[in-house]
Amino acid sequence: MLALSNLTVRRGDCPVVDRVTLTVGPGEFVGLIGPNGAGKTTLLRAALGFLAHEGESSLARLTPRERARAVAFLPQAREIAWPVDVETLVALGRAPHLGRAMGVEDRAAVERALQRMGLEGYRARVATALSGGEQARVLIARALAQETPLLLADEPVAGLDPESQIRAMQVFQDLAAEGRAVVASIHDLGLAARHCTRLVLLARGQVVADGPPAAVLTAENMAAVFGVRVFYAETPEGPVVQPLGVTR
Ligand SMILES: Nc1ncnc2c1ncn2[C@@H]1O[C@H](COP(=O)(O)OP(=O)(O)OP(=O)(O)O)[C@@H](O)[C@H]1O
Repeated sequence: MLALSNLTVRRGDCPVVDRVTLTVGPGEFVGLIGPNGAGKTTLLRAALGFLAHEGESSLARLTPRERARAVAFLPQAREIAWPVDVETLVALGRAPHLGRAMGVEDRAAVERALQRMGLEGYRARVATALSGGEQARVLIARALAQETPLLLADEPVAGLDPESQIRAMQVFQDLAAEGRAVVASIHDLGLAARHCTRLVLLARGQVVADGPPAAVLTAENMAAVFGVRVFYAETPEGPVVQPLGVTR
């Protein structure tokens, strides 16, 4: 669903994404983790073909319409420009599939997205009059309504309350379980460990670890890349990860 080969993005002389090679297949929920400035946003945008790059991305080769049917993108900035109602905003996710007007299947996709995000009661609300976290959930719903095989999301759960964070992570897990794929940048290591099938750890634009959460969230990686000491325990409810202190 996504194949990156030696993807490199330079800012001036400096590579901020540096020879990233990565393949993501059906059933994977990949958490892209790494410190501020590691290159997560740049990697996602270059993978989509939005930024000049060296190397290859399978998505960058597609025409805009093909790409909009292959991948939904949830950017970090959550800007809602127009005071439209929630249902109308979520329906914009159907744009890549539309003929002349919304059909039965488009309306069903909008309903599924509203339901997945628990937004049925919000459909008539003016999107710009919602709280920041509510707007974030609406924008996730718009991306879900696109019903693409792949979802790329840049910090989708930042700013959400704990229940909404867990619910959103469960939605992404469900998409993966249904045979789609999700790649999401995420700063909350606990959520990433518990919900992602795989973590990719980025440092200075390079992939320094890639694998199951337990194999990536090692004490050595956490100290070397994030500069933190981390408590890690396997519990009956999954891994628990808590940064405890700084190491440098
Ligand atoms: N338009 C730009 N011009 C120059 N440098 C940029 C530009 N955009 C990003 N950078 C630099 O590229 C590096 C990677 O930035 P990026 O936004 O991809 O990091 P990130 O991992 O998403 O960080 P964060 O966790 O803070 O969102 C940073 O050093 C940043 O300063």
